[in-house]
Amino acid sequence: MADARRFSVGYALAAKKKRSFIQPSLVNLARERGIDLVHIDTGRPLSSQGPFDCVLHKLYGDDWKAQLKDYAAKNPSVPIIDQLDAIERLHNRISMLQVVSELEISQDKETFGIPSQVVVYDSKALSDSRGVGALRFPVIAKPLVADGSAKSHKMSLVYHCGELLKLKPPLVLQEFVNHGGVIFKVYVVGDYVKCVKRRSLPDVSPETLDSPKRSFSFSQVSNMTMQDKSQEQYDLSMHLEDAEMPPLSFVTDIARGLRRLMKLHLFNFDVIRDTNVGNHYLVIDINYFPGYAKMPSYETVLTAFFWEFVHKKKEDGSAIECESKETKILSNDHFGNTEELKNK
Ligand SMILES: O=P(O)(O)O[C@@H]1[C@@H](OP(=O)(O)O)[C@H](OP(=O)(O)O)[C@H](O)[C@H](OP(=O)(O)O)[C@H]1OP(=O)(O)O
Ligand SMILES: Nc1ncnc2c1ncn2[C@@H]1O[C@H](COP(=O)(O)OP(=O)(O)O)[C@@H](O)[C@H]1O
Ligand SMILES: [Mg+2]
Ligand SMILES: [Mg+2]
Repeated sequence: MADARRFSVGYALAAKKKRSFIQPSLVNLARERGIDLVHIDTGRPLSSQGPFDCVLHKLYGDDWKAQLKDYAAKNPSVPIIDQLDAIERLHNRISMLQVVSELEISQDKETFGIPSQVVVYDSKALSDSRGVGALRFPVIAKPLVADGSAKSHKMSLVYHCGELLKLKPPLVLQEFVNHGGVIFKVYVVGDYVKCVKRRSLPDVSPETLDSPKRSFSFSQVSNMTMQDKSQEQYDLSMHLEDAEMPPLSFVTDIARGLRRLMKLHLFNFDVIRDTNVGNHYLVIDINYFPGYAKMPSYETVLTAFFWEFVHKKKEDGSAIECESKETKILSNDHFGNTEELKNK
């Protein structure tokens, strides 16, 4: 029988995020299932808004943090998706990947890890070969801070150590791993896990390393929109369509492990497959509350997640911990089909 009680999910998102995520298709589906998605006005005190059954947020900055802390103290029974300190681990590209090394998952046919990397805090260290000596070139230089700014996505692929002097710390130098130009993005929404393919940087050959071109900069390559024709050509030359997906059970184990250790419900991670090894995968990036609208059936998945969240709260009357007591209500397969399952 339909549940007559309505639930309110307050969301605090940047204007760009609101435009991409709060689509009419999501709002309408959630509404049909008794969930109202309500905009939080960050210009007014959060505590004066609501009432909410849960709060969803992705905002950077101290003002928002203070507002949320005040709200949480005054409304301990309202769950916040997700906790600030858990999200903050992902704002630093070193602490972000440390958690991958802490995963305890039996590695059988497929293995995983992170690329070799060093953190560089000042320019002096860039001229000191002891600091970067252990790394093999090419390397990718990534800003240490991942705070959602355009700057935090600006990377350089560096072929020769002399080029490092041009870079501005603090940054992470990470070994570039040839991976056939295809990246796997694994989206996590609570218990739900979905892996999709995206284009990435092409492999670097030994000849390229000897070329006069010594480095180049790029930004958000997997989201890059090229002219339609060149995009198609690029995808064809990279065999994006043919690229074999990693086993779903393998990425799901990593996703579940990360979720438990990070205490986060909403994130994705980028994985590449080392072409030299074949069955070795590297996690290179973890993002809080990524672009879910690009995920197949995102409306169904997110609505089911909100539904479960607010109903769990209703049952025991308290804020929810990360671990779900119920079985998952959604399952997915390799081809993007979402299937609703009954709670066992
Ligand atoms: O904008 P979108 O849809 O491309 O989503 C971005 C994500 O793309 P993805 O879903 O992984 O393809 C993107 O992922 P990548 O870092 O590009 O792997 C980030 O999560 C980005 O957030 P922020 O700039 O780091 O705060 C996300 O940006 P916001 O939507 O949160 O601004
Ligand atoms: N170690 C690596 N080896 C090969 N390619 C990489 C590596 N790290 C990043 N990349 C490429 O650079 C892109 C951006 O790096 P990423 O760490 O995901 O930063 P962002 O947070 O901006 O997405 C990736 O999507 C991938 O194409
Ligand atoms: Mg990424
Ligand atoms: Mg990222």
